[in-house]
Amino acid sequence: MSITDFVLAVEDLTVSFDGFKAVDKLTMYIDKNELRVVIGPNGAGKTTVLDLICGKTKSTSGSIKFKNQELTKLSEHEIVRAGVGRKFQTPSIYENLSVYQNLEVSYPKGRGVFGSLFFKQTAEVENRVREVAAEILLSDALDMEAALLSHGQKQWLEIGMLLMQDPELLMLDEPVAGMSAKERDQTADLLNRICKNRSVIVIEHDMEFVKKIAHKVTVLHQGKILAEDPMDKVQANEKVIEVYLGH
Ligand SMILES: Nc1ncnc2c1ncn2[C@@H]1O[C@H](COP(=O)(O)OP(=O)(O)OP(=O)(O)O)[C@@H](O)[C@H]1O
Repeated sequence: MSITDFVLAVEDLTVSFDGFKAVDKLTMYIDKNELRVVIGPNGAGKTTVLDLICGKTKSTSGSIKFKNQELTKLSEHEIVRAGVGRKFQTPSIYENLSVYQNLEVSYPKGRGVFGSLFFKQTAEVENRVREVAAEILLSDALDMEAALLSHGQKQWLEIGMLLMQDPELLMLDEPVAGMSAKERDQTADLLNRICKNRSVIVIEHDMEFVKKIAHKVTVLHQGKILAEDPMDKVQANEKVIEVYLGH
């Protein structure tokens, strides 16, 4: 494929598990600063697509280019370092550490131009922790033990831990599951803010939430794209209503 301006270019991506194609010749392009939502019925292949992009699952064929770099050949670790962050459904925060410490340990080691000047590094990390804490609405909870946060705040903290790495592509699997209505609204605002500086892919079932955040929606069905359009068009699509929205 030729060089493109897309942050992510997925082409003809297929993975088969014992002959069953969970993702079947999928082609999808994500723009810079785009917030894309992926929806579809259970088993459509949504989580598998994120697993393939972050290297957790290896593709059978096809290509995944992130800023024109082929990801299918890289390890999970190398993909993180290339600038792809992934949040799973269950938060993996350190419950017995403070919010501050959770963010601090997520700062990438060996980054920055401070060389061996330890105090400079400390200041750089502290600035970043405070910046991220403000983004995730936890500025007032920096000293709190993470275990004491609400369910929603724990989800935000995990998003914050990913933001510490400043990924250019952030992928979130059902970020508002189990959240209160107010937390959902706050999460929508949060995602609308953070996609100003990066691309975001969200898997979500909550259509009210999807409406608030999606630039475009990709509907997956049996490992293939059934529709890819802005939300209002997707909601009026007969095929989408039949396999998903009508249920
Ligand atoms: N490692 C694996 N081995 C075998 N089958 C798998 C594997 N991972 C996923 N599958 C199958 O691939 C299909 C797609 O699963 P996937 O979890 O991606 O769907 P999903 O769209 O995320 O569904 P849900 O909304 O329920 O999370 C399912 O039939 C699943 O059982």
